[in-house]
Amino acid sequence: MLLEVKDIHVHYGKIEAIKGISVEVNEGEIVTLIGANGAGKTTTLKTISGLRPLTSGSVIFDGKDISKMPGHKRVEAGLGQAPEGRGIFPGMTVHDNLLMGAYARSGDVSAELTQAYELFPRLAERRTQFAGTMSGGEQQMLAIGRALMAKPKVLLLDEPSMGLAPLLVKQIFEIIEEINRRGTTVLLVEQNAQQALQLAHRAYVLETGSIVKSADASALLDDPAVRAAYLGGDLGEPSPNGQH
Ligand SMILES: Nc1ncnc2c1ncn2[C@@H]1O[C@H](COP(=O)(O)OP(=O)(O)OP(=O)(O)O)[C@@H](O)[C@H]1O
Repeated sequence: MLLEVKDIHVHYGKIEAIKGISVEVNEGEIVTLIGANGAGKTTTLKTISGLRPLTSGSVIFDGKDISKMPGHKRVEAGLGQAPEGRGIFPGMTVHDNLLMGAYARSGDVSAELTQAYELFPRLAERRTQFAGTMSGGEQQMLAIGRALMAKPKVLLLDEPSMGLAPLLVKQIFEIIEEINRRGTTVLLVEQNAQQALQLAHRAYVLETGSIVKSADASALLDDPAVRAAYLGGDLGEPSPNGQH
């Protein structure tokens, strides 16, 4: 197993936001955490990436307990992060933003740059543009491209579909699938449960800081309770055979 979150509890002051969550991510998988606003998806991801301390439990990555490791060390260890709200550097060009993503690496990064521009041709067209002047979708692409510059073993994605038009969401999800096909394991936090479940291999459903369900993503797509709560009730067709 590449990433294992074991019974983590996380507090904001006295409020327990995460009440004993365990998540497993195997090499090569796309795993998604879905759930309503405030369920604790972002907090779980931030705890994995080192942006929130845990009260108890542990995070094991690549065989090592990283629960107390600072965030930047986790990036160096291979946990790539594209945070919610993008987190790009608005006053820097697209190209420089991508280079910043490789800050922890020494040596030649031209192969990663080529890959980022190949995955996101839009970024290649805009390489000299200031990142802050780009559209939301382009900034999301840049955040993912920048995370890939560090050659992560696992890519942590926090709501990549947030605020994007449906066509752009589709594009971003296709690129995430391609990134996974090229060998990167993905842990995806999403409110867009339908799209996330179609993309992922396995999924966990969060409610008020706990996991209430975990299963193959295709099984959850067909689960009446999940459909009623997260997929807008009856969406007509059940999932096609094999989501990939
Ligand atoms: N900085 C904070 N201070 C206090 N409470 C917080 C803070 N951030 C999150 N919380 C609380 O922790 C709980 C989990 O929030 P979290 O953002 O992880 O949920 P989420 O599932 O990612 O929701 P969203 O989709 O809205 O981001 C919520 O009850 C939220 O109000």
